[in-house]
Amino acid sequence: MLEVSGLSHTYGRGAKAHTAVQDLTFTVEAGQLASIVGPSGCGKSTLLRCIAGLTPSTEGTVSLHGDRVNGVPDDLAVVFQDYSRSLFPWLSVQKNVEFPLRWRPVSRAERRSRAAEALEQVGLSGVGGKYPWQLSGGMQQRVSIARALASRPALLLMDEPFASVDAQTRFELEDLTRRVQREQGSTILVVTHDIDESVYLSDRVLVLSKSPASIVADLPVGLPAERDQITTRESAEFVTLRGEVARLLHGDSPEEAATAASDAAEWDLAERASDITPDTAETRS
Ligand SMILES: Nc1ncnc2c1ncn2[C@@H]1O[C@H](COP(=O)(O)OP(=O)(O)OP(=O)(O)O)[C@@H](O)[C@H]1O
Repeated sequence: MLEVSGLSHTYGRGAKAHTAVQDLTFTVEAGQLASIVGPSGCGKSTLLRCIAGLTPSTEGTVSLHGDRVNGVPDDLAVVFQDYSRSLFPWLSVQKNVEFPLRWRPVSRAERRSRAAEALEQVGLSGVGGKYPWQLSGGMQQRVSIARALASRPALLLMDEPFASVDAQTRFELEDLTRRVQREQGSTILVVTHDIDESVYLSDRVLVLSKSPASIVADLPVGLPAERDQITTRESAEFVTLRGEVARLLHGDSPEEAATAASDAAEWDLAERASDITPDTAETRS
């Protein structure tokens, strides 16, 4: 679905040149939910902007189902972190969701029904007549997601989509994203700086280095498709992967990170098991 090949982007020229991403190569298969995690300022947003065709690459190519990306592709949508700047306050929620469809060969009736369907998918049926500023932050971000879904994109890019909402809403939106991805078979690429989120959300985590961003590791997430904010985050697989990503971001080599994370997870499980002895069980009761 998506092929990024030898991608580099340098801002400015000469003495002021700053390379934000360097020689990135990876692919994302159709129907996959991949996340990109990396240290602050490493070049995550630059990478996403290059994939979206918003920023031209200095070197390398981006292709979406085989076609080279030179501008924003029609079948691509982006959800940004800052919902308050991406929704139009003077348009109703329904009109905001319909907005991008105005440039598509879609009738007015079809625009309306697609927007209503997308709002229903994100749990916002019935709020189409309200204005964004009449909704909570979490609801506004749901509207942004509905707007992206209404255009039925082949690839959905999300740039720190849940960074501006509270922890509880963040969990709800993570589960919403996973549900939508499974229901629609969407291909989604999420940029986040949150290690736990990258593991919980994804089928696969791409870990980036410090600036200029290069790929340090490409980790498959072997968690079951059905995930739960409490039990999944307590599972050995989750704890191991979270530790591995944290160590990679800290600068450990992939081999060191994998070994140390699996040792730590085993130790953690043994600790938890030893905590539940007949004595402690009796004390607790
Ligand atoms: N328009 C620009 N002009 C010049 N430099 C830029 C521009 N946009 C970003 N940069 C620089 O490129 C580097 C990567 O920025 P980018 O926003 O892609 O990183 P990021 O990983 O998304 O950061 P964060 O995690 O803090 O959101 C930073 O050093 C930043 O200052």
